[in-house]
Amino acid sequence: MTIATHTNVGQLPAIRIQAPDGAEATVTLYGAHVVSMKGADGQERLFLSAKSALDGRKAIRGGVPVIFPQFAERGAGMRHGFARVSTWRLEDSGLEGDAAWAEFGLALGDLPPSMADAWPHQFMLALRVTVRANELAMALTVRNLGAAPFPFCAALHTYLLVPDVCEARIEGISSDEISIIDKLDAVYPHVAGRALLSTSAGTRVMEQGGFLDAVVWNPGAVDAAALADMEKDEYKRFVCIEPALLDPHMLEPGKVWRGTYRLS
Ligand SMILES: O=P(O)(O)OC[C@H]1O[C@@H](O)[C@H](O)[C@@H](O)[C@@H]1O
Repeated sequence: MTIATHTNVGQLPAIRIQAPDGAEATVTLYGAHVVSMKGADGQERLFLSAKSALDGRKAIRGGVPVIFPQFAERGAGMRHGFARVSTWRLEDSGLEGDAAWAEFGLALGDLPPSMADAWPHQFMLALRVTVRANELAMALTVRNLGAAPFPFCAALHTYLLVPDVCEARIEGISSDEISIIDKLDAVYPHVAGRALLSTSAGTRVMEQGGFLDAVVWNPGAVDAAALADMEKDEYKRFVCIEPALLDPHMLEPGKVWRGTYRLS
């Protein structure tokens, strides 16, 4: 069986990863961005805006943007970092038991000069995306191949598809259950690592390791109206629950940091 096949999403080259049980994920090389994940039950797990740019000129609105090396505007670099707007390489793919995986890579030498000059650290990123049954797993590793330490932040900015954001309930991130009345943009430091999202469509379980923090975001009606790449009512159909490493992590030469995430 072919595990990884080449396809296109809009104008973007992409890889479709298929497990023998029918679970599949589609990942654009632009951003190593998971834009779709369907479980073996055929149900889509991720939101993707109908108005998202899919031509490599702007970050994709939906799916799982990889945030690195800066979160949002917490730094002098690009908003949410360059990883989500860079073109990654497909490194390898395969089967591990009943799970299909593909690994994507990005290093300093892959960046255009303007980006590389702005963040000239000898880094190497690997993102491994694995699907099986009703499960999506992602592992992000950051390597320092240079001679000097560098600081970074990272997140997997997951847009979870929901029938109606008003009815979503999130447990395990804060001591109180989180619900979204209107807009929510909140940071939760030092989370326990396992959270639940309940809606009328069922309960999703999210587990994270290495990512110490979590961010929950939904723009609400007013902020969504200001987003050029989102339809008027689309904000009702997702909630972002993002495993994140928000305090800059100093990575010493030769060292590796690893963050993991599992959605089931
Ligand atoms: O529009 P962007 O750059 O994709 O960011 C979306 C949102 O991402 C969230 O992670 C931030 O907490 C929000 O503040 C931000 O608005």
